[in-house]
Amino acid sequence: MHTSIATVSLSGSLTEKLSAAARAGFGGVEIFENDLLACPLAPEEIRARCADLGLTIDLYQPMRDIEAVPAEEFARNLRRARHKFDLMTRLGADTVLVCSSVSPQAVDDDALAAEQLRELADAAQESGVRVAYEALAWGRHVNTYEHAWRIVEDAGHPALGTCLDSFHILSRGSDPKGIEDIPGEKIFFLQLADAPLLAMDVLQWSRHYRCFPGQGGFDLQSLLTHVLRTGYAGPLSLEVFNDVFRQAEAGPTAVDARRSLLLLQEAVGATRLPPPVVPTGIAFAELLTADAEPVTAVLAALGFTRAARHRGKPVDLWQRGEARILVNTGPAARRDGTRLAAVGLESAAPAAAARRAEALLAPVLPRRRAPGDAPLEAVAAPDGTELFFCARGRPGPPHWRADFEDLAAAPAPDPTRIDHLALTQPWHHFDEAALFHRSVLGLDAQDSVDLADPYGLLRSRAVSNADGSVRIALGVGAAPTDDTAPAQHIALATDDVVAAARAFRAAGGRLLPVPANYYDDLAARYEFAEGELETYRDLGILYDRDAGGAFRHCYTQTVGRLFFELVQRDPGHRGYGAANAPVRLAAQHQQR
Ligand SMILES: O=C(O)c1ccc(O)c(O)c1
Ligand SMILES: [Mg+2]
Repeated sequence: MHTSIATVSLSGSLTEKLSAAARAGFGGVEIFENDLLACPLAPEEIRARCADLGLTIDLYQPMRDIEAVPAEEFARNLRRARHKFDLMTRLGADTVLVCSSVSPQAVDDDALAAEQLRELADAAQESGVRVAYEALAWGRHVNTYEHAWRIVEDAGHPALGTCLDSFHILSRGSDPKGIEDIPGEKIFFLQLADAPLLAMDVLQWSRHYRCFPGQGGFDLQSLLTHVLRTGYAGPLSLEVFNDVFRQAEAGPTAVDARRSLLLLQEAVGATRLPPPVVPTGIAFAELLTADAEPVTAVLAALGFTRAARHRGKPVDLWQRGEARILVNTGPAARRDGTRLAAVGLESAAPAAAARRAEALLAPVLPRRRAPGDAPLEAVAAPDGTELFFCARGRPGPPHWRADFEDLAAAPAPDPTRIDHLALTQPWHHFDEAALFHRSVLGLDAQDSVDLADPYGLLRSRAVSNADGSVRIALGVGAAPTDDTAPAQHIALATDDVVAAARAFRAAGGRLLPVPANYYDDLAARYEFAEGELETYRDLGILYDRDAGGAFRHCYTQTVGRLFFELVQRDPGHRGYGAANAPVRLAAQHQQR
């Protein structure tokens, strides 16, 4: 299926947009007039550039306020249009988009609209181009796809068809089933965009908040299914007006865009991808640090022991129970402070997991392994975190463990394991990260939550597998700055957070202190056993509860960009302590 993207969806100059679209694997583009006007290249040169990049120009857009206007106004519009048809001939673009009029001059007269569009189509046909008429959701008289189609049908001109845009259809709550009443060959173009479900003016919503399919709340799968049932065989094109994408780098945005389209194609059965292999556990978390001492001191206080050392690399395995943390002081560590750089995901079929990731455009990483090392399939997540797919090692140790030489006797049985990892996303890749983890890894995403930070707002969205053995909290500062960006953390699950916190403190660890006001509020909200709250207050343990039970948690000091959390989760609890996050974030700011 031919896929396309509107240049308005990407940042940069026209040539940068074209390169990004081609590199991401799109077959064509919709050229936005403003991008062309600002481009130093002649239309013939743009055409040649597209041809070199393997891109077709599938649409030129938009023409506005053409139809249902007084005769002398229409004569001027037609003159303007003929200019554009000539331009399109030079560009090699054969379809032009005409938006339904928003002009105060436009009259509510379908017969006039049809007649003038017919005349426009005549002129287009003379230049060898066709006209696709699109209902804007805020069009003055024509603002539904059914209405635009009625006018096109009445006009009855072979060079006039309709353009369907999922945003305009779904934002107004129109039923997309009626699309099946339109003959496929009269749908000249299909634009796809998702959007978060917001209660706001539809024009502002459209111009600022559109997003790629799968990243919002619209049912694009059903809409596309209706469109394909008509026999539509034209491009699937993304037209996404979005304030974040306007600022983000075009290359990654184009990849995100194409991944979303591949997933939509998969969902409607238009393409087959290797199926997801849902990870069954966290094999390890890997820290990169130039100076291991501060972080290993915290690990030691948390009861981890240095259990093994990699045979060929400066990587130590620290372990407690089923929680395994690799501390890597290799050359890659020099650039930043201590950070969580890689995650080992236990997989029933590592090669198949990597094949799906690759099919969904995740960069496949070189294995960086010495001869004899266990093969590890690895890909990069959008935030650069390396994801290793590790064969399950039950019974017996996991395969990757064979690359490590034991330094200590096997650790004593202990219920400690990794409850969740919290990864910081670059501010402009948050929606991409959620879609990536859902689609590439087959994890389920919870709703995103906004958390108040004293100096900003933090957005967080958790993804997890069905039994909760893999949980990742994706977080981002809402503003394009690093100042309020959350640090990363590793949350360790324990049976008894009070005992774990006490042991940590007795071993010299520092816990994050929590204000007394928080505990006064807790006392008002919940009933506790005698002395329980005092214990929590003493240790800085936070408390939350949902229908599935309680969640008790506390935090260590921060090392570099990293801190640890101790978590006691009742089996049915699905949360991550979101209600406590503002208090925790404020306390962390206080500590700095
Ligand atoms: O917001 C607009 O003006 C606009 C322009 C062209 C489109 O295809 C569209 O969906 C919206
Ligand atoms: Mg559109």
